[in-house]
Amino acid sequence: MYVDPKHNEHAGNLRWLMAYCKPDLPRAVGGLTLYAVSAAMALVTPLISARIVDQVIEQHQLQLLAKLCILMIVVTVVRDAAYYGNAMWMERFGQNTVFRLVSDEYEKLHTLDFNYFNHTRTGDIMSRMTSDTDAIRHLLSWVSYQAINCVVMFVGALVMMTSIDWRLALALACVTPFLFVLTRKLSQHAKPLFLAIRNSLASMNSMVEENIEGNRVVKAFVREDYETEKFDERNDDYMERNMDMARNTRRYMPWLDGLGFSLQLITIALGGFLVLKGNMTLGGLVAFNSYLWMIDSPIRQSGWLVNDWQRFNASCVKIRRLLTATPRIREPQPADHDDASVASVAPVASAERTTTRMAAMPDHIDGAIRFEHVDFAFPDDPETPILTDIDFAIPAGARLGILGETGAGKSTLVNMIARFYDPTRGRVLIDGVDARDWPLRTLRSQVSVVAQDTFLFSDTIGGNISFGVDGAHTPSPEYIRHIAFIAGADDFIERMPEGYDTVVGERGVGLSGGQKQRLSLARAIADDPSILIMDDTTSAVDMETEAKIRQHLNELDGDKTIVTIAHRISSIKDSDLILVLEHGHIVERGTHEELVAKHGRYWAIYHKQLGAQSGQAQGYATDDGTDAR
Ligand SMILES: Nc1ncnc2c1ncn2[C@@H]1O[C@H](COP(=O)(O)OP(=O)(O)OP(=O)(O)O)[C@@H](O)[C@H]1O
Repeated sequence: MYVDPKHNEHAGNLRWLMAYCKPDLPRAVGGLTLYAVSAAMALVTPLISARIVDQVIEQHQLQLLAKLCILMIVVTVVRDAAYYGNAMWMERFGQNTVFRLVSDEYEKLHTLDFNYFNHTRTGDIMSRMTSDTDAIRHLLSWVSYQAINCVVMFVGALVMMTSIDWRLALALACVTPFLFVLTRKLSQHAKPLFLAIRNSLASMNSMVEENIEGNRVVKAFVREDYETEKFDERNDDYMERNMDMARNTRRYMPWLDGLGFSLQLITIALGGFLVLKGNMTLGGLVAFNSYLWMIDSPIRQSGWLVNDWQRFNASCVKIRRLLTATPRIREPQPADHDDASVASVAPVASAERTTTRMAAMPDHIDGAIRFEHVDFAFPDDPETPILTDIDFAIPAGARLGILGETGAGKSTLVNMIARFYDPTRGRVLIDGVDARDWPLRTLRSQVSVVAQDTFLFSDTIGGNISFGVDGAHTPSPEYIRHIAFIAGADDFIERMPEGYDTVVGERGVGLSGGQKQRLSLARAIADDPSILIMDDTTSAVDMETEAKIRQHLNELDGDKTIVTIAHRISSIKDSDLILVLEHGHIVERGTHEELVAKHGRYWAIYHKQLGAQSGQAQGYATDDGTDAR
């Protein structure tokens, strides 16, 4: 991270952002210096015009004309050069700052856990990464320049005007209090409106994102019209929020424009009067009029700048919320839990214990798993237990099978092994050590989960398989082929026109469900994990291929612990321990033979499957315990 998210946590948005701007502050100072040059040149120009009118036109000093014109050209060239130099530097300043910010946002996203993603819409996250950061870039690169320009030009022009004629300047200055009142009111009303626009955009983005991802479902159910109608509602809401903003702007902008006009009126009326009375030169009035234009533009712009400022604030709120979100699953922390039960550690202060233990943690996990009276409930619904009193142990290298009805809690249970969730009560021990004490990187690099919903990246098949392999060791094509063979994927990959170099689309578009599952399995075993978790991984694979995969996995070096969740008994019947889950409770446990002999729930499922599939014809295991295929 470029900036610690806790840094300036309670400071205002601008101060918080300064930490991101810091490395480029010299550039910003350079930009401001160039701006000062450009502003000074702009303020000098009307004085030259005044001399041309008074000395060349009024007093007929023609010899001065060429000199004054050359001076005017030089001043204009310097002003423009400084202006564009400033614009480039400020743009670079804004871009670099936003680069650091987006980079931190992205890094932060990777530290957030399942819980965060369960509750945050993708469109919302996308808005934070794109339009919100752009609002910040816009403020740094453009609004900051314009705001400074407005203030400098306003004050500078007033000072110059005072030096030309203080009475006329005083008359104009009387208008400024109204200006402050108006911009303040505009700002107050704009703030909530920008937040509403921001939320509406996020909601619309989420809907688009969902529809792109779920376009097959929409088409399959012929719900295009319904979805379009739903989208139109959100689009309408977005339009309305923007119209609210426009209405707010419209309420104040005419007044701000009117103020600008009143300045012109005062200048022409009072200035003309002073010239006629001989209290002011005509050149003075011309210069005064030029300064008036300098004042007019900041007044009219102030309303838009206030809008940009509030848009910036709304975006900062969202980005800061993301950057300070606290994941529940964190690296081992001293105060996270009571770890008195880790017997091997001397009874020293908790923080020291954790540090000592982390340093002493081995890099390798053997794969022994123990659940000690584990309960689990999702944080958003703590009253509904998902798992209750889960208690079992398997040694490293063993095979664990989990069977149970839909929604029984099987996926939740295995998600605790890789610490995607932590138990609400009890402990999950890996090699005898609480999973919360393992460094997350060590744990997750050696526990591979093949999740139920397969996700493949837009990459080649080879690239997808080697995704999880430690970056330092690029796997050889032979290794990737071998892994694909174990996962039963080699034959269909070889048949593809470009084999392992075939690019698969987002989410593996272009592959069948079973093919995607096999690629996900290959990706999981390519990293040679100590614990392999297969969550219904072969549900879409035909039984013959599934049997081959099981045989290949059994032939792997025997020290891998394999956890298999399945609905088919044939997928888990060779396990050393089978757990039958019902409503979050283990209701039966044992080997296939023990469970069949029990004549309980497992036996009932087994017989139902045998009956439904007519035994051998469909490849289910037979009563003698052998696979029918
Ligand atoms: N993010 C979540 N928030 C709240 N409840 C959840 C969440 N995810 C799952 N659940 C609930 O937890 C229970 C267990 O879900 P889980 O996915 O572990 O079941 P499962 O046994 O793996 O089911 P299946 O065989 O259908 O995959 C279900 O009742 C489900 O509704």
